[in-house]
Amino acid sequence: MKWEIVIGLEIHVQLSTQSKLFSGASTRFGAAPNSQACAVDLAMPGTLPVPNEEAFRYAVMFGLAMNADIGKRSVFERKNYFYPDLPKGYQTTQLEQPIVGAGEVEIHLEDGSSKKVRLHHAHLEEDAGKSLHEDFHGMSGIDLNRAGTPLIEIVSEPDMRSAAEAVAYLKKIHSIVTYLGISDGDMSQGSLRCDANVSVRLKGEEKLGTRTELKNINSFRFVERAIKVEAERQIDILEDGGSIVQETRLYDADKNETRSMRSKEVANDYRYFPCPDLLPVVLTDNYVVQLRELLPELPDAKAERFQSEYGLSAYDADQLTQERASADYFETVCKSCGEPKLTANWITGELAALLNRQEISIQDSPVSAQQLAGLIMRIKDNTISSKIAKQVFEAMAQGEGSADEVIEKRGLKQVSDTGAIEEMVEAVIAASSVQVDNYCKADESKRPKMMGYFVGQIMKASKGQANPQMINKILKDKLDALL
Ligand SMILES: Nc1ncnc2c1ncn2[C@@H]1O[C@H](COP(=O)(O)OP(=O)(O)OP(=O)(O)O)[C@@H](O)[C@H]1O
Ligand SMILES: [Mg+2]
Ligand SMILES: [Mg+2]
Repeated sequence: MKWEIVIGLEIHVQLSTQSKLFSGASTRFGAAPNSQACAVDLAMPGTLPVPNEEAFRYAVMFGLAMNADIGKRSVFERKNYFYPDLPKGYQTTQLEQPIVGAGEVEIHLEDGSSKKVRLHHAHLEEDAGKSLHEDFHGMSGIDLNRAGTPLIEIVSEPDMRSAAEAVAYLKKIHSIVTYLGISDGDMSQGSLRCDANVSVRLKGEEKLGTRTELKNINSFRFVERAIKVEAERQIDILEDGGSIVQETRLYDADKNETRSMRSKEVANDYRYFPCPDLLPVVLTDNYVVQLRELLPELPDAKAERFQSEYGLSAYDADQLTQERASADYFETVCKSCGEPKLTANWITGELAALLNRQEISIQDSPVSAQQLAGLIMRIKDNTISSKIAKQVFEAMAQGEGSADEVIEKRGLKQVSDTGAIEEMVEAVIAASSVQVDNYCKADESKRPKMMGYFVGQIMKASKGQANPQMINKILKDKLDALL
């Protein structure tokens, strides 16, 4: 392909503070419409904004996690526009002096490679309300509960070169904000949403192409698809000799296409000016130093520790640390069963498949960390084979109790009793005279392979529960005695 795709993301993250950025109204999700908007959020005359300290703390924590410059003096501006869900007529945001400056973050791609994505800046701002287009007597409804909710807008440099890189970056930001506990990161509730800026240029070209901006995409899968179709659209236009119009577009997931919303030139006149109601916010060095000390272990550091402490592969370590909850789950299982590799395999294999099928997250897993540890211990001490373990796992997922309870109730214990296995071996030998004949006549070098038939029959007879090492040994002795 001679075209190169260039992507920069603006990500809006809703901070999980109790109250709003400039008022005491609650930010709780799902309350009755307009029950959580106070006079400040409605911009009633005579009201004044009071900054919420927690929101600043969260924004600084994010900046530190991104190795970014912290804006020791940040200033709020008014971004003026008219829209029914914006009763103030302006959004309070930061433009010239944001709280978080330039930084960078490493992203990990599926093929095992990594790359750095630069952060342009991140700023604090308030969210707007929501227009509801269900039928309210032929009119739209407005819910102002969200008005004034604190957001950080995280603006990347145009450093990504494929839809997959954009998704990896978005996942990394998701993982960082949830590790820090500054947002619940719930994309279905709009706590994390993204605008994707997309342009294309001929490979080797230095100058960036004209970008379009795909607004408010709220899932990893849609980000990937939206960028792909938009890049294809732009390439088609350019190959036909046309040119790209800089505009805001909407991604329609049902039709898998992007549509023009508004052109940027006319819309982009916000008449920013410093908010006269808010003083610049000045942070002391000490405040920033203290916050840095309180940062939790972040995904990259955790992934490195998982490799050195548990001997996991880079791939497994990366998979297990993307979400803090799965990293915690892994460590709980590991501490109680002492088998890091088996634990990693079970979590990224059977458990991940189960959660995927049921479309739930690991916090809601029907198999608890204690249950999985119990299962792994029974594999380790040879009570059950790995094959039977999958049955036990499914039963635990159905709510049948601990591994020991399932093994007991369903009689799944591996048979390691010499007498019992000898009986099964003898029965199979007696019923397989042709195969025994062939075995005895065959060249010695061919015999080990020929044992497979007998092992299969014995396993079948034992419903998969006979200890495979013991079968092999007893079978070989008995067959060789017939030579
Ligand atoms: N030619 C380009 N191709 C792809 N991405 C680009 C290009 N030029 C800029 N970008 C990206 O577009 C984003 C611009 O975001 P920014 O918030 O600075 O401005 P905006 O979109 O004009 O304003 P607003 O916040 O009002 O949407 C950045 O992430 C930047 O990396
Ligand atoms: Mg922006
Ligand atoms: Mg933008």
